[in-house]
Amino acid sequence: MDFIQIRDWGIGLEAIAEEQPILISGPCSAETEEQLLRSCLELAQTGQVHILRAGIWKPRTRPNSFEGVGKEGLVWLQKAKELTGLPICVEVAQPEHVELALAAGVDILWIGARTSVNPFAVQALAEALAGKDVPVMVKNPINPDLKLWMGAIERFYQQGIRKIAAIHRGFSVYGEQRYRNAPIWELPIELKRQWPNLELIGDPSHIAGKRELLGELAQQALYLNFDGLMIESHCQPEQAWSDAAQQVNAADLEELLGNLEPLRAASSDPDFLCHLNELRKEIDYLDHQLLKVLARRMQLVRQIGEYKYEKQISILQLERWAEIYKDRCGQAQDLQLAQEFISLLIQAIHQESIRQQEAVFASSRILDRLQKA
Ligand SMILES: O=C(O)C(=O)C[C@]1(C(=O)O)C=C[C@@H](O)C=C1
Repeated sequence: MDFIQIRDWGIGLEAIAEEQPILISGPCSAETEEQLLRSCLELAQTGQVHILRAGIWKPRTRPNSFEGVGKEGLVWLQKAKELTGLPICVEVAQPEHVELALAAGVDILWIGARTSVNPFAVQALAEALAGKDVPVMVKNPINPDLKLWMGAIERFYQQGIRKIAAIHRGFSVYGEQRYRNAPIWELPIELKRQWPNLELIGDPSHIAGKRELLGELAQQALYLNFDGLMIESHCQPEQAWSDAAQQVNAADLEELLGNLEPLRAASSDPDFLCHLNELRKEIDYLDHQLLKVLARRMQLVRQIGEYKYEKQISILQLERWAEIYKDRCGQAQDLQLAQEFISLLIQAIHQESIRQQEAVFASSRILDRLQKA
């Protein structure tokens, strides 16, 4: 996939330094002209915001909540763009929104999580954008389905759009948890593995749900080499008409940004590279050992499987499994390995052992039948 990078979108972002994360900020919702302009001007004054955002059409969980001011807000956003000189972006959920936003000079459109979850809705939006040179940012769908996220991006790509970025806003959870949406970082990491030149924006506001947690999530996104951040901000966050708990004012945003360690993706320092290389060689060696040990373990598991089949003994041996689990978790503690990690690892190994023995049972059964026939 041949995505065009954000700095090359032709909207005045080319001068942003390579190592600097692209910062998108603005209120969750445009509420009034005064609120929007004040919020945007305060953000522009920080000199750190590259793109302004505001929700105009808000998909809300339940009816009778504030669902956005609609197209009237586009006029206010246009004013914010004129006054600050910054590009503007809005969420679109229907082809009609696309038409109105483009007519109002919106620079970037984003597709929300409740839209990217629905292939029909995404297809309709992609078709509305066919042949248009408009940048699109696609948020992950609300459920942790990487293929669905990639599918949404592909629908725009297939209509000829190349100025695409992905936004990671986390995934819905059931019940009260630390974060409003679970980050499940392995999904954006896997997205980058598959499409390395797709730029990724972190949305700590929607993951956190509370402003106190924004800093740690923004930092984590930078540790994972995200290309930018989208952070909701409001001139008076406590009085926001939507998502009041997760918005910050411009001064808090500046403080938050000041505490972040922006990191480079790589270094060309020969000493660093040489030392890193030595350590990586040792890791390669150990990983290969690890796989050889696992392969040998599975051989033994299959042998036990044959023996169990012969004696018609069940595959799952609960007592033995409980003993293994306890022993390995205890050893992990002695070795100062994280409990949670070893618990998951040993469960994955045991699950694979069961699958291997099921395969042994299935093939042994076929052999038996053939011999009897
Ligand atoms: O000990 C056995 O009976 C095995 O088949 C091996 C093994 C394992 O993976 O260690 C696999 C399945 C059983 O539930 C218990 C243990």
